[in-house]
Amino acid sequence: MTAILEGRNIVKTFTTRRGGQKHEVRAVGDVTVAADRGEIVGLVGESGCGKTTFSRILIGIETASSGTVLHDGKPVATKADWKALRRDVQYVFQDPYTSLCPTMRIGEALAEPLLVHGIGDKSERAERVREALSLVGLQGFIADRLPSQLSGGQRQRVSLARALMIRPRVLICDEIVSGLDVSVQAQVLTLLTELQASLGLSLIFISHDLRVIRYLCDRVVVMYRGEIVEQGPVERVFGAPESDYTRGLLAAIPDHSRRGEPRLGLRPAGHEGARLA
Ligand SMILES: Nc1ncnc2c1ncn2[C@@H]1O[C@H](COP(=O)(O)OP(=O)(O)OP(=O)(O)O)[C@@H](O)[C@H]1O
Repeated sequence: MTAILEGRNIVKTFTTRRGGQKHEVRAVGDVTVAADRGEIVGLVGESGCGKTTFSRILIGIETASSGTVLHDGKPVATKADWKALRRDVQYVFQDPYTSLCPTMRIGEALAEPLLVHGIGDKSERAERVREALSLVGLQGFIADRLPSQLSGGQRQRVSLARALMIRPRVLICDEIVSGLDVSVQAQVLTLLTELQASLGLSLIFISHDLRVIRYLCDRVVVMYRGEIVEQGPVERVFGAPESDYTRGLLAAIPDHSRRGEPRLGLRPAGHEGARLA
């Protein structure tokens, strides 16, 4: 099967300046991840391991130092290719406060992607806004509200609705539940699984929380310091992890861990030796 979206051999190096000195940060080093139609792929790893940078490269928010993004198996090279990709792949950000304009009513925020892509007239757009709100379990009157008048869970539902406005085939979700209370997290995750199944979406789901990955994903990619240390079906990776780093991450889940065991700050096999830090 041809993957809908793939980042192949992606490398990203940032150059920063500190005290007049140039520093190179290799945020992503030769990472390949692909999502098939209807597949939910989890990207997991500690903060700073390169998950966000990799996923931003997939949608062209960030440019790779080397490597290729493929859309339906074809390299994304021209402006027109990127435009087609952005019509098909939408990004949902961690913090709906920053992704929703504070002065724009929800209805306008939802209609905006349709305007940008030149879809529908005014009444069609209003209809699509009503449909999208209902799809994410929100009532129509929410369209007249400002983001500040909604709860965190409602705002994240609006962000999902906004991402779905142009009917993409792929959603990239970057830590979308990490800012929410546990009970609200569960509601948003349930909604996401329902939407994924009913719309046949592919998801690339970024999280540092293995419990969320286990609940949601078909396949998981474990990253450490910009590289993939392990990947495979969720049951296999959780049931019989191959790398010490993954074993360490699993041990750090409260249910798995023994009292007094070190939590994160682990080193994977094949890097500086497999050991608990
Ligand atoms: N614009 C930038 N300039 C310089 N360094 C950057 C930039 N963006 C990211 N980095 C660095 O690249 C590395 C990977 O960061 P990235 O945000 O992709 O990781 P992450 O796994 O998504 O972490 P988090 O979960 O905290 O967002 C980090 O060392 C980070 O400091």
